[in-house]
Amino acid sequence: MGFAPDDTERLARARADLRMGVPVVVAGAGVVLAAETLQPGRLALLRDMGAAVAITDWRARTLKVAAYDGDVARILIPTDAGPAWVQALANPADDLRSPMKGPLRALRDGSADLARAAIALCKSARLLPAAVVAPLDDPAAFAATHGLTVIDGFAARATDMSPLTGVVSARLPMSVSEAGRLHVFRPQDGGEEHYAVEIGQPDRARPVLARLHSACFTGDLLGSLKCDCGPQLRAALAQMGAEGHGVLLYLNQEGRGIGLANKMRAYALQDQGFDTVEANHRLGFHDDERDFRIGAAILRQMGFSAVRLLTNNPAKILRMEASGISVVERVPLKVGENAHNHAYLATKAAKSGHLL
Ligand SMILES: Nc1nc2c(ncn2[C@@H]2O[C@H](COP(=O)(O)OP(=O)(O)OP(=O)(O)O)[C@@H](O)[C@H]2O)c(=O)[nH]1
Ligand SMILES: [Zn+2]
Repeated sequence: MGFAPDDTERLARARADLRMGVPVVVAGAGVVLAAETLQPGRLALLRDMGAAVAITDWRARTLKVAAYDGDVARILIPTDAGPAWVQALANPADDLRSPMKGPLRALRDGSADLARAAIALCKSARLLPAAVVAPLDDPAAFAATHGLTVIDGFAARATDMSPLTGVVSARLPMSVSEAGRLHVFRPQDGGEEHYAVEIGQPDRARPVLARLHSACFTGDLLGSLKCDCGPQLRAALAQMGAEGHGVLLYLNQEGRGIGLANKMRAYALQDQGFDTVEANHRLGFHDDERDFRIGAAILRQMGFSAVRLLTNNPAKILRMEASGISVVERVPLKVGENAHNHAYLATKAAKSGHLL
């Protein structure tokens, strides 16, 4: 291991660059700018290089433009288009107010690999999944000239889970149990850390009462009535305290993995009448962008191999089993329903397989 950053480390730099509006070069392919953080000068430079806007098939469906590449679409940028034109393609906030964005010309020829790498990077940077992409004859020379981060396209598109390192744990007396302990786990790719709240001394040889809780800033901290996360967090910890042992994983996967800013965009779309699944799709995301392999990896690293899982979400059970964690029992966690989140919970049951 020399001083030079490896592929994973360069990806972490690239995420930060895109969040700042700095271009990133994909080796052997071209240059990428995140649509959400576009700056006029940099767009003009790329537009003259035959740039296109890369969006997901979900966003293409909303814009009623063909996704000839299947999972992504590449929309040619008109010579007079500025950042507002690109951002209107990426952000559905104004779709209803200004529905006509066309005519939009989707590219059919050439490779979509640069577009796929760009969208994967934007998603991992918790940005809208849309980017300006321009092919380059000599990406390495372009990057050297402009001092830009170069990433490997395969690494950017990879769906591998970053290995996690247990960084520290310490005793944490809590109202639900004085025998609390908090563990911090750090992914090697520089992404968000995740936590495990261990209550008591659960026997690693027996199934542990467990909860995979996805971070929800609005629900967990602010008492939001728009979801059931806060009551679920408190009920899960209370049950573990009452039983004397358990482990709650607090996974930093806000917004079903799209990040808080995009979740609030989804909330704004829900105020326009779309449901929680439609809102994710209009933003260009899948219904659920979370990677539950992370939860399974943390449980394994803590020495657990079987759980009694507090959840109403069968997908979590399937992913635990697929990742080598045996779910011996599903423990229902129906709490916190109210007039504000009834439709949200009903949509998750109707469209995402949740158990009422
Ligand atoms: N994108 C999006 N995310 C939401 C919305 N409402 C809540 N969330 C997120 O959904 C996740 C809910 O987490 P969980 O309650 O652990 O997941 P779940 O899939 O509902 O499964 P169980 O609660 O285990 O039954 C959190 O990351 C919230 O931030 C929404 O309207 N849109
Ligand atoms: Zn929530």
